[in-house]
Amino acid sequence: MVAIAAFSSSGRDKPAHNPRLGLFVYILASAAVIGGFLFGYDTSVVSAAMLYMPDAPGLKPMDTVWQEVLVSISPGMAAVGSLMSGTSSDYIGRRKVILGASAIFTVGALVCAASVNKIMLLIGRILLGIAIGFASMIVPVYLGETAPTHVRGMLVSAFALMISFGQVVANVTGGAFSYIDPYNVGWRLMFAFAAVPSLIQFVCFIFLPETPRWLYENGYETETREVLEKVYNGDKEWVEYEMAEIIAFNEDQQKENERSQQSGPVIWRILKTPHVLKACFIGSMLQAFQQLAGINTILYYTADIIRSSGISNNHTTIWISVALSVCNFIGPFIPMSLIERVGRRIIFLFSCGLVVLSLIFIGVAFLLVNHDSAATFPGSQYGGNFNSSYPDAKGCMAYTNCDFCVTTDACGFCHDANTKQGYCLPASSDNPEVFSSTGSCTSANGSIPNNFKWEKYYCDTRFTILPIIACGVYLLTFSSGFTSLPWVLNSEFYPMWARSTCVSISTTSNWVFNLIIALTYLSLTQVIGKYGAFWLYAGLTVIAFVFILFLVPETKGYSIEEVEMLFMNKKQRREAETRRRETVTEVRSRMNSTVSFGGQHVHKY
Ligand SMILES: O[C@H]1[C@H](O)[C@@H](O)[C@H](O)[C@@H](O)[C@H]1O
Repeated sequence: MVAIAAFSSSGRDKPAHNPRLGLFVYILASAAVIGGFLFGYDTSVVSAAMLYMPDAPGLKPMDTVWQEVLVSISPGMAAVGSLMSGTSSDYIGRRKVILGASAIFTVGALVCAASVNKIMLLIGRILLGIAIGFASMIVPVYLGETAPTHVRGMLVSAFALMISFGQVVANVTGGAFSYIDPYNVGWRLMFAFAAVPSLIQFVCFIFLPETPRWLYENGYETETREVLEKVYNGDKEWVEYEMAEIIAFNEDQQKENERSQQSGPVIWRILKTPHVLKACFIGSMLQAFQQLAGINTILYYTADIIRSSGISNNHTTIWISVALSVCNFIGPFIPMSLIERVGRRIIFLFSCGLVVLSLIFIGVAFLLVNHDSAATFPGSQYGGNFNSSYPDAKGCMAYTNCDFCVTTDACGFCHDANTKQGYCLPASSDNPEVFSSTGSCTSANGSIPNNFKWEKYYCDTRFTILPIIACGVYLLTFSSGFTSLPWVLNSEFYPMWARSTCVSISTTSNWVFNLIIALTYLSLTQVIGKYGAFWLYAGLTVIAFVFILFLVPETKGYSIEEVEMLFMNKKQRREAETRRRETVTEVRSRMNSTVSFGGQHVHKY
């Protein structure tokens, strides 16, 4: 870990008092964090909608490939969207990208809601994906560049809090709309609902300003000052200080570019600037680790975990999901309220350590369920009514207990209601939740003969409820730091010229790992069991802990222009400081001789 004394770019002393926040900052932050809400809402609502869409008129038949495509196309397109948003936000500005994201989101939500067939739904999901990709990259940048230093971490944490809030609301609306003709109307309302906040964000951003840093960088000095006046609530001392910081930093960068004859695409410059490359690597790894801790496995498969504890009613499943997502929503209040007092590192390390413990707990819970679940009969006892030539019959028969059996989509457990011991059989293709396709749980005159019972998802054990409790604990610990910190740190790590490109790279890393984890979870559970999967995530999170401990600097209290220095080695820092001092002297003399800085910068915005 590195630590530097706060170094002001302009050489001015930071005002001794904190600026008083005015209504403007609250309006601006509230409108921006709607982007987080849309991100959370969209990633979660699809699970509730998916309970009904496969049987909805116009959409059925919907096989599992279609279902998987419709669910994962949004995170996939979000990865593309976040990658594209870096360059566009440099060219057209942060504000216009937010406007674009909310407009695309509104259209995407309405297209999904009005879908008359699968293709139309797919187009809607693609639009939603692109929009949340844009929003997830640009909102933290927008807040980071606009917020006063002393509340920057808190405001970007509010963005992460809103992701979790969006997920809770998605579950609640999913539950509520599932009572309104869910196959025809309910699932449409679930999508349409999101068009309202996105429209509100769009309207707000017609009136909200561009970030002061982008404005100055692009030659709008008067407008920069106007925005700072509003952000700092007319506090002259702070406005002058921030203005001087932005100017000095900007000039310093220009000088540095001239000196090193840097030109060409930003990505090329990043590759040739070791400390920025290092920051970008660390930022991207933090986003990857966030996903490798398995958060979205828990969120996407909540319904399966609940079902495997014996709850078969869709409504009850949705309401328990709501309770779990509330655990995910409570946690982010901790970083939001403490981040500016105790700093980023402590909160991050604390949450990361607790996540390791709760992942181990989830693994133990699944292991106990597995060990306590009833054994299957040996193959020789499968009996005359079992035909091993049925699809999946041999594969299912190979499982040794109920838990292994029901974890596999194609199989279910047919057991003697008294002894609990049973057969692992392939599920019927017409009615998988009710019958097996062959063996003792096939339908005979519409019901299962003898004393047998068919369970597609559930094993009766003494520990069946434990995984749900463990998931609740995990969500609380994860959301008390891991949810927010990768977003906060990435909004602070980079110098202006590299910020949007690096944030877009790290955000893409978040989405790509999100997709990898979601797509591999089921196969992973087949190979190493559910407990194995969570212990693997625990192992990866231990690596994350060590990574944070040794490589992530504390950014609390540094202005966004200063943070870059934390990634430099001693020599680079000395050079940068000398260069900045020279710039400071120039800027100071100009500040003493002129009222406005850099008169050539006055442009119409
Ligand atoms: O920070 C967020 C948050 O933790 C969400 O719950 C999760 O779905 C996202 O993938 C993550 O980036």
